[in-house]
Amino acid sequence: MAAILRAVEITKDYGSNRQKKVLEKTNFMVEKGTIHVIEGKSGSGKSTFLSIIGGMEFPTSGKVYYQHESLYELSDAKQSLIRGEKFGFVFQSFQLIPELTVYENIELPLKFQKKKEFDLKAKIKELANELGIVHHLDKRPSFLSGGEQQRAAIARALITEPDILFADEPTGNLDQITTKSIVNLLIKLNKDKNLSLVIVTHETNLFPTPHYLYSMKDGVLKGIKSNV
Ligand SMILES: Nc1ncnc2c1ncn2[C@@H]1O[C@H](COP(=O)(O)OP(=O)(O)OP(=O)(O)O)[C@@H](O)[C@H]1O
Repeated sequence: MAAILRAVEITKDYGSNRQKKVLEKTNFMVEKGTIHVIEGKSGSGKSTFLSIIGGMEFPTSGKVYYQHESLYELSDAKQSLIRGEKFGFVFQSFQLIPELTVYENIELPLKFQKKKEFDLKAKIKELANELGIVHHLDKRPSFLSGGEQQRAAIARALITEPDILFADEPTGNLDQITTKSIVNLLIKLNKDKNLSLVIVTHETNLFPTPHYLYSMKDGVLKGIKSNV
């Protein structure tokens, strides 16, 4: 299977003298339709790594390739296009815009696209229906439960039909039962849409059988299991 995303020898240092070493020569690869779970303790470098492979933060050295193109060597416009259309992002804190309705939140990424959707309303309704939030489209996010808000955030991330969904502690603010339903939803989306998932979490065994399981320890990523 061909890789759609590849990270080669990624290092990240912070500080004026680069004294804080966060990532050390990290390699990683995502093929279409695979689930990757990165576990690790707080401060081990998981979010930093996700930001780098998601095109949001420059590495100190190393390269990230999306479909054979070196992401950080592309023009800013091309990088934004890939981030906005080919990648989707989900965070622990949902990051929905409180003043907008759920419908408007989901619609938002499309407003930055040049390509106009033929039947936007139907598309948003269909996705919301698939994600179990169709009856909440006219509400503001604060009227929804945590799990429903995360579903809305997932819908917003998927409306551009990305290749890869990056999720940083997607269940970190949810109780056990809701966590399970979000995990099951992500697994279903992977199966139904052949969506690639890269999930970072401090929880162990969050996903029963990801295709690839890794552990991040002191900025070093170690593959611990492969189920492909
Ligand atoms: N902008 C920054 N400047 C300096 N140090 C930073 C910066 N961003 C992150 N760090 C440091 O890098 C290390 C890794 O942080 P990171 O957020 O990637 O870890 P994490 O594994 O995602 O942790 P958590 O699970 O708590 O989110 C931490 O020690 C953090 O303090």
